[in-house]
Amino acid sequence: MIRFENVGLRYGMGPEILKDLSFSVEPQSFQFLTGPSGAGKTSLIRMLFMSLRPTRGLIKVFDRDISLIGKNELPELRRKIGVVFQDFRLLDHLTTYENVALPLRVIGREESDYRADVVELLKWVGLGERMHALPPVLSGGEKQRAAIARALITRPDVLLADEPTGNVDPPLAKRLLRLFMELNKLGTSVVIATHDIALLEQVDARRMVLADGRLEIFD
Ligand SMILES: Nc1ncnc2c1ncn2[C@@H]1O[C@H](COP(=O)(O)OP(=O)(O)OP(=O)(O)O)[C@@H](O)[C@H]1O
Repeated sequence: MIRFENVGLRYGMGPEILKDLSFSVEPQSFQFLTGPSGAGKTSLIRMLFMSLRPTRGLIKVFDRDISLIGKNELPELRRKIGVVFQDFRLLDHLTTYENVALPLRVIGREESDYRADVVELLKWVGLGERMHALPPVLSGGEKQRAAIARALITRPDVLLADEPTGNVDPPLAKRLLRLFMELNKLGTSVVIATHDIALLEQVDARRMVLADGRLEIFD
């Protein structure tokens, strides 16, 4: 589904922060990406989402070599990937409901068709009462849950989440993890970058550990 071969990354003239990464994200798989702060988790998530190009090596996403993909083709490919960024990236002029519904609107679905699904997901993540609020008045944890709901609503082929439980308390983190696992059961490959040990201990999933620029995988 996604394949990295000998991928290296450096920013500008700096040192290589990721070295010789070779791994695959298989269909329907579930994995945690972990490692100390600054190890390169966010950079790796950005490469998986094709928003950052490697400085060397090969990345294939849905069997396409990303170095050969034109900018005009990227949105279409990215539609199959749900992503939760650390800074949420919600649109401030749209309500929580509208933010979550946006990916469905973009693909031309009718509101009458998806409204109930969006409301149900918002309730599941505990935002039932906040669906008409604009992002600037949401708390950090609420924004995070809105970003998660937006990433899940299309049931993407791959879900990438960067510290998705960083702003919520342990019971809510557990609930969100359940949501990721449900999505995984429905067929989505899930990659969760986290250094939340409690979260890691709750699932016996594959672990991808970054340290000193290298990736070690524990299946
Ligand atoms: N745009 C950038 N320009 C230059 N250096 C960068 C840039 N983004 C990240 N870095 C550097 O690359 C390294 C990896 O950063 P990254 O954010 O990927 O790590 P991380 O594992 O996600 O960290 P954290 O857990 O603290 O979020 C760090 O040394 C960081 O300073």
